[in-house]
Amino acid sequence: MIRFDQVSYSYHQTPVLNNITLHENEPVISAIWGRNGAGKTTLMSLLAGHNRPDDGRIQVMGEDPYNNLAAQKHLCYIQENHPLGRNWTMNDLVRFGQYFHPQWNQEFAERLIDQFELPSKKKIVKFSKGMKTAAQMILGLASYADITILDEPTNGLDAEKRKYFYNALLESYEDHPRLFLISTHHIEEIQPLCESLIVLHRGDVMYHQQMEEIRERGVLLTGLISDVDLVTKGEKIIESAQLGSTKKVMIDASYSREWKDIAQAHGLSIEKATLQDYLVNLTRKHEEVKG
Ligand SMILES: Nc1ncnc2c1ncn2[C@@H]1O[C@H](COP(=O)(O)OP(=O)(O)OP(=O)(O)O)[C@@H](O)[C@H]1O
Repeated sequence: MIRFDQVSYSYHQTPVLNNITLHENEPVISAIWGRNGAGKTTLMSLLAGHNRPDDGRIQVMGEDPYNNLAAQKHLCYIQENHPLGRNWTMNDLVRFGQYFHPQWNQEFAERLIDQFELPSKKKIVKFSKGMKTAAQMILGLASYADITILDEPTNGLDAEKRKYFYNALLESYEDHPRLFLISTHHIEEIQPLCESLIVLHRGDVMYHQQMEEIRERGVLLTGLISDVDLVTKGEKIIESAQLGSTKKVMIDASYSREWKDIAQAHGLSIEKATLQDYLVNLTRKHEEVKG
C-alpha cells in the first residue's frame, strides 16, 4: 500500500530522514512513535506528497504521491493544526470531504459531528482547541481514504472525547479496512487498537514490528543489588536505579513465564514496563551507545 525505498530528506542541508526503507503492504492501523524532532511529521508530509524526497522513492498504491492526482485520490492527510478555510463551518468541512474524497461516508460524518457535539454553523476558527481537533479527525475518519494519515489525532481532546475517537477509529476501520498511519506521543492509549508500530529515531526507522510483539517487551526487576545483578548478567539493561541496597532495572526482554519464574526463584519483584517507558528507555539507550 505504501513504500519508502531508501528515502532521504533534508531541510536546508540539515538531514532529517536518513535513507529510510519502510513498507506497509496490508490495511492495518499503524502507530508511528518517536521523540520530539524524530522526523514523524516530515515522513508523513512526504508520504502525503507535500514535499519531494531528496533521494529514494516513495509510492502510494503504486504511484509517486508528489504532485500526482492519481495518488492523491487514495490519500487523506490530517496535519496537526490542519489548514482549513478561515470562514469554514462544519457544513463546509463536510462539503469539502464529499468533494475531495471519493469514498467519503456522509452518514458516519454526521453521526460523529453529533457525538462530538460540534455546532454545524459556527466558524471552525472559533472552536476550542479540542473541538478543532475533533473537526479535523472527523474529516480524516469519514474520508474512508485508502491511506489515512493522522498527525497527533488526540491533541487537546479530553478523556471522554479521546475514547470517542478511538471507538470511531475502530468502527471505521472494521467497516472498511484500510491503512491508518497515526503519529502519537500517547502510545499507551492507542496501542490496543494498533497492529503495527513504527519507531522513528533521529531520522531512522529504528523498529517496524507487530504491536503484539513489542507491547510484551520491557521487564522491570527490583530486589537486592547482588540478586538483580546476578539474574541480569548478559541482559540488555535499558534503565537502572539504586536506592540503598535495592536496585531496579528495566531489561529489554519479553515479559514471559520464564522471567516470572526467575524473579520468583531469586526473591525479586517483577512488573511489565509500560510501552511508553520501554520506548523512551530504548531510544535513550540507543543514543548512549551511538554516542
Ligand atoms: N520547515 C522546517 N524547516 C527546517 N527544519 C524543520 C522544518 N520542519 C521540521 N524541521 C526539523 O526537522 C526535524 C524533524 O521534525 P519533525 O517535525 O518531522 O519531527 P516530529 O517527529 O514530528 O517531532 P514532534 O514530535 O516534535 O512533532 C526537527 O529537527 C525539526 O527541527
